[in-house]
Amino acid sequence: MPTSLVITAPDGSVADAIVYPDAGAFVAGAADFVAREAAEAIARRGRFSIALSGGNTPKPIYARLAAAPGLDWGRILVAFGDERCVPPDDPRSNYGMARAALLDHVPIPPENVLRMRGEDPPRAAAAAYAEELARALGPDGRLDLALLGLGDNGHTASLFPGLAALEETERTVVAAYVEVVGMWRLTLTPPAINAARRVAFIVAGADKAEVLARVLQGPRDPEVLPAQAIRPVDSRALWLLDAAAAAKLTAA
Ligand SMILES: O=C1O[C@H](COP(=O)(O)O)[C@@H](O)[C@H](O)[C@H]1O
Repeated sequence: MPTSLVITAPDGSVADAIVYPDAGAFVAGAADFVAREAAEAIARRGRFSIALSGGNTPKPIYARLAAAPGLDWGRILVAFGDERCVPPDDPRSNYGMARAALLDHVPIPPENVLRMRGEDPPRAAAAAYAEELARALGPDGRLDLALLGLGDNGHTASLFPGLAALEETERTVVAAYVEVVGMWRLTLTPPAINAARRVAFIVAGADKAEVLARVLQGPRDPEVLPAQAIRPVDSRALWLLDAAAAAKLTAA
């Protein structure tokens, strides 16, 4: 059975967490969560917009989501939280991963998939994506769900420690050269993510336990731990965790 937690950081900010007992339950729980959010948004507003996270954690979740029954993919808009500046068929591409695990297996109209163009000059690609996203999201410009990961250095999306993107207040998408990974990245900015109706992190594995405890229960320093820059404007962030990742959280 999953366990629900309410986590209060030292600065008083509050987040919700659901801890699944093992990796299988985590994958099933996260996929069910996304499917439920989609069905609810479609019932309420006629469509569902999501920014997908990249990396390795989401792969099995996307594969499971691809098999979720009853989702109206014609009413789902898929965007991305970040992209590596590589062509879409490069093994490092977040779009490529999402396509292989999810998008190639569901009846989503191609025009409902907003890909960050990692193969284009980074700054131009970021500006073009900001326009495309704004057009697709319409007047309120809000995603229904921003799905995020957590790197073992505290990064989320491609908001890495020390990046100027962490201070961004206007733009929704930026390009940044990230020294630690030696490449350009495109990323949604904190204001774009925080405006989402729902923000959910998916974090699994013992190698994330220490950083997770620092992000959720340590002193606030988003320059060092960019995931702490994520403070949804009108909801509490939800953290979907497996027991291994949650192992260093301390009980309230
Ligand atoms: O580089 C990235 O890493 C983070 C974390 O990935 P994970 O596989 O450790 O969960 C991911 O959220 C981001 O989208 C990706 O580009």
